Amino acid sequence: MIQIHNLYKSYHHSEILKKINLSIEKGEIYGLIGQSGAGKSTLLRCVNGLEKFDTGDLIVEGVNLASITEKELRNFRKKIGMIFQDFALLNRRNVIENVSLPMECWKYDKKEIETRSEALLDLVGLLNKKNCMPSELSGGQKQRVAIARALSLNPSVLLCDEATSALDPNTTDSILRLLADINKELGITIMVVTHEMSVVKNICDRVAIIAKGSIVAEDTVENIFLKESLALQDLVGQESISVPENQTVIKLAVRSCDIDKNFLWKLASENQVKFSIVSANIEQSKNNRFGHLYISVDNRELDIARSYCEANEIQYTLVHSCGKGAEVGVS
Ligand SMILES: Nc1ncnc2c1ncn2[C@@H]1O[C@H](COP(=O)(O)OP(=O)(O)OP(=O)(O)O)[C@@H](O)[C@H]1O
Repeated sequence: MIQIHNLYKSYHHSEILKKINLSIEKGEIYGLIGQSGAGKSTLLRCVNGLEKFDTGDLIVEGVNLASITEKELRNFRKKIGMIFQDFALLNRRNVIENVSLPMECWKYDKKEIETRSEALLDLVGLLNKKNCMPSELSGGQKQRVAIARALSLNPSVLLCDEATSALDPNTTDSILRLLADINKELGITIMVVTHEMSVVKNICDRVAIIAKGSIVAEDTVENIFLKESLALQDLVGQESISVPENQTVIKLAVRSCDIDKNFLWKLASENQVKFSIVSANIEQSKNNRFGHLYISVDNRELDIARSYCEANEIQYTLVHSCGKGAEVGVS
């Protein structure tokens, strides 16, 4: 559905995107994360045809943007909706007029514009605000209007550029639920650029990390956060854990299947390993529960605990104590 092969893009002889290769399935919600300036927005703008690129292929719904005429590009852009952090509503137009705007530009029939705008406002839960001005809306409501407008031309792809970054956590959740519903009900492919890891965990199926214009990691959400590649560590940093004296903390990467298998209970009951839970961080992603569990074990029982993890294919890392109590770092 979106296929990118060896895409390069530069501004003023400075390479911004380097050898980008990505393949996004139809109906997928795909996250793109990376540090500020990594090239996320530039890549998104290439996907919707707003930016030209130097070399490579970018194929969206069978259309290769590398070899498209201006007229074809205009038609192509009907297939792509886009929402932004600052909502980009026209302040002099009321809510329904904002939603209608793309259809007016494409000279839709007046009655159809009205019916469709109302249906879209109903979809985003704002039909009762159709005559309000943007200044009378909250941030979350403005983003809902922007989403309705982005859907007005019936796109197959919705691009979200930091769409929830200006919103509080509860409003963010409600917008993410709306995007997930739209994805499910309308089958629209969604590409999400964000710096919020919670957004990725909440709605994405897969995610890519971009650093200095290159894709440095790509996987399912669960694998990206459990495998903790260097690329992810560069982005989110490393946590610090204090280790009790004569103990080792084992950091366990747990997936739904492990949680369901009562693996901790078996560690204690079948292997007689005594442990304390130091910290736990289990999250509900779009498709699964996963996270990290830190347990501390006596150094004398460490080998048994390790063998148990290896026999059960539970991924782990060790945090060693270097003497008296507190210590940091994961090996
Ligand atoms: N129109 C432009 N002309 C020249 N350089 C640009 C232009 N647009 C972006 N850049 C540069 O391209 C690089 C990538 O910018 P981009 O906005 O894609 O990054 P980003 O990952 O989206 O960052 P952020 O998270 O801060 O929005 C930056 O170094 C930026 O300065």
